[in-house]
Amino acid sequence: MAAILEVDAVSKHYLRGGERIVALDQVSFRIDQPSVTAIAGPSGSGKSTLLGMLARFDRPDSGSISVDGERLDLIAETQLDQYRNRKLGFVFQQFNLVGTLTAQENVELALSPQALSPSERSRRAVAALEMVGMDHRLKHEPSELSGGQQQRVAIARALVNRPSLVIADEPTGNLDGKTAQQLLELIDNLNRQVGTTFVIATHDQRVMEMAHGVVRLADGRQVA
Ligand SMILES: Nc1ncnc2c1ncn2[C@@H]1O[C@H](COP(=O)(O)OP(=O)(O)OP(=O)(O)O)[C@@H](O)[C@H]1O
Repeated sequence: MAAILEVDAVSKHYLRGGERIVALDQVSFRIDQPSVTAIAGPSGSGKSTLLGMLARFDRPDSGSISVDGERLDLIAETQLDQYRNRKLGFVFQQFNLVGTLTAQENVELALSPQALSPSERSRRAVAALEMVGMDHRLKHEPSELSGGQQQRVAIARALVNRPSLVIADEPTGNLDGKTAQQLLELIDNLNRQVGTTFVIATHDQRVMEMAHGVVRLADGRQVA
C-alpha cells in the first residue's frame, strides 16, 4: 500500500542569539491510509516544527517529506495554497474559528478557493457538520458554542475538502476530560467510517492509546 505520508531523515535547526537549537534530528516514519498517528513528546521536543513542515510552512534543512507521493520540497511557492487546500485539513488547540461567522459559514470558508455554486457550497458544509454531529447548530457563532462543539466545527472545516491528511495540533488541549474523550471517539469514527487519516501532535495519553501508531520525540530525536 502506498504511504500517504513519508518522512525521511528530516532534520531542522534554529539559530537564536548565537545558540544552535536542534529542533528535529534525522526523523523518519511513514503512515499508511487510513490511520491515526500521534506525534508525542514533551514541550519543546519538535512536534510543532514537524507539523509546520508537513504543511510546508517551513522546510527541513535536510531529508524529505512526501504527501500522497508528492515531494513537498518540489512544490512551487505559487502552488502551496492549492497544496494545502487540496491535501490537508488543520485542527488547532484554540479551534481558530472566525468569531463573527456562523458554524456553517466557518466551514464554507474552507470551500471558498473552489468555484462552487452557493447551494453546493452550503450542501457540502452542512454535510460536513452532519458528520461531526453539529448540524443542529448551523447558525450559531463560536461564542454561542461550547469548546467541544467549536472543536467539532473545526473538524468539519478540516474535513470539508476531503483532504488526504488532517493535521491536528493538541486538539484536546483546551477540552475537559469528558469532552476530550468524545472528540477522540469522533476522530476514531471518522477514521473508520470516512477513511480520514489523522496526524495528531499531543501530550494527551488518551490520544496515544487510541492511535494506531505513535512517533515519540525527545529533544528532536525519535525515541522508542
Ligand atoms: N522559530 C524558532 N526559532 C528558534 N527556536 C525555535 C523556533 N521554533 C521552535 N524553536 C525551538 O525548537 C524546539 C522545538 O520546538 P517545537 O515548537 O517544535 O516543540 P513542541 O514539541 O511543539 O513543543 P510544545 O509541546 O510546547 O508545543 C524548541 O527548543 C523551541 O524552543
